[in-house]
Amino acid sequence: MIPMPPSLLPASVQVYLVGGAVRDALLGLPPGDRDFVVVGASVQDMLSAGFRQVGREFPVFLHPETGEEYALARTERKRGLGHTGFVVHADPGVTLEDDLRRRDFTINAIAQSADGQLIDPFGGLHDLQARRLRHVSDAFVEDPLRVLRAARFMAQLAKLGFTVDAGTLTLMQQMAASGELTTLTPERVWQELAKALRSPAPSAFLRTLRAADALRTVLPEVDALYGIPQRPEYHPEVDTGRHCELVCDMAAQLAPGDDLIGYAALCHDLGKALTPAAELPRHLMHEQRGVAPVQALSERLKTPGEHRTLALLACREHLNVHRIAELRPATVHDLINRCDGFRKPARIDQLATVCEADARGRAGLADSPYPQAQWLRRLHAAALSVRGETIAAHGLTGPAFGQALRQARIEAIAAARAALC
Ligand SMILES: Nc1ccn([C@@H]2O[C@H](COP(=O)(O)OP(=O)(O)OP(=O)(O)O)[C@@H](O)[C@H]2O)c(=O)n1
Ligand SMILES: [Mg+2]
Repeated sequence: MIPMPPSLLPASVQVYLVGGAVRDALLGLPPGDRDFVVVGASVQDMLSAGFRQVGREFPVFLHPETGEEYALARTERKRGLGHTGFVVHADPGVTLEDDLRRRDFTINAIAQSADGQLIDPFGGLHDLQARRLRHVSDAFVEDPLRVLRAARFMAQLAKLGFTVDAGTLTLMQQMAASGELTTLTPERVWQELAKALRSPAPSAFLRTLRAADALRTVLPEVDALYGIPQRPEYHPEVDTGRHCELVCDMAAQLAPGDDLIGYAALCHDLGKALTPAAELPRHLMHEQRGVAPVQALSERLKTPGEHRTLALLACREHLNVHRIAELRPATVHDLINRCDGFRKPARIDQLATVCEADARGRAGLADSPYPQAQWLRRLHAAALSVRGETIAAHGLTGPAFGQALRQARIEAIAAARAALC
């Protein structure tokens, strides 16, 4: 049983833990946010007990001490298009079962009472055991965000053996075909994508959306990679979409929970979808061709600036990193500089990780060594160790100072490179 906080509410009111906290505890996963449902209380009861109302459309409150979310049991009816077009009904007569019925998946519709009993009217425990993501009722289709949530839960749970129930997938396909996914705001799409990228199997997010025929609406630039061949000598998986999946999963393995690395991994090869058919399966210039789709995707989703920047760098520079052993010290210096790696040292470490995910995100090559990552980090460290003060001490200023600093850094890279060979 998950311990419950003491109730501040009258004895006639019941408080239940619901949703992700119950699901994750039953799966043995680390606890996240806790969400509570309150049955038999009015808005006034909540305010009198010191809760603070936060929901504009929904009767949601924050606990005065813990800050955790408490929502009055409610029903919802679809009113208009999109994710927010609902009429909400909450009064002390709404039952726990009514509230659980409006929820997305059976594994999210299990409640725990204050004394530790599980209330499971829709077979969520059975579906947890069967490792099945299944909708609670046909009202599932009323919220298009649920297509993305299904895909995101698969990213989080696929490694535990979860699959999407066939009937649920059919509903997801209908929702995608209805065009309603286009009503989702960029913020919601990004939120679910970022959660998927922080999960153990981001590839399951892409595969689930593709199975629902939703990927071409949600991430058209990524969808376009499927069916594009690569040279089998370099890419035994051949299909570029498959490569993208493998790279995202490898990024999740190398940098668990890091959506910055994950997003750059997702974007690094978007240019391959734009290779002229006559040139396939070669992809000359895909680093340059990738810039436009990476920019378009990042702007549409309104990703954080840091995500866009790293994704663009990974897109442009990944081939340079792969062949770092062949680059002259001055070229390595300029690569680091293009990444702003002297002012933002973390960039280089991140780029090295994305490039390693790219190399090892190929069929059968997951365990192959990638010494280039260590090279890049070592050469960067050597260049960083050059002290500007020593150069300034020689009386140099302005462009002469810049020239001397660049030269000293190139020499440091050359020395470190010689030590690595
Ligand atoms: N579009 C949505 C959003 C939420 N819920 C319900 O509200 C609960 C809480 O939502 P949220 O915190 O977004 O998801 P969790 O399942 O708790 O997952 P997470 O671990 O990401 O918090 C869900 O479990 C689900 O019962 C839903 O049915 N439909
Ligand atoms: Mg939650």
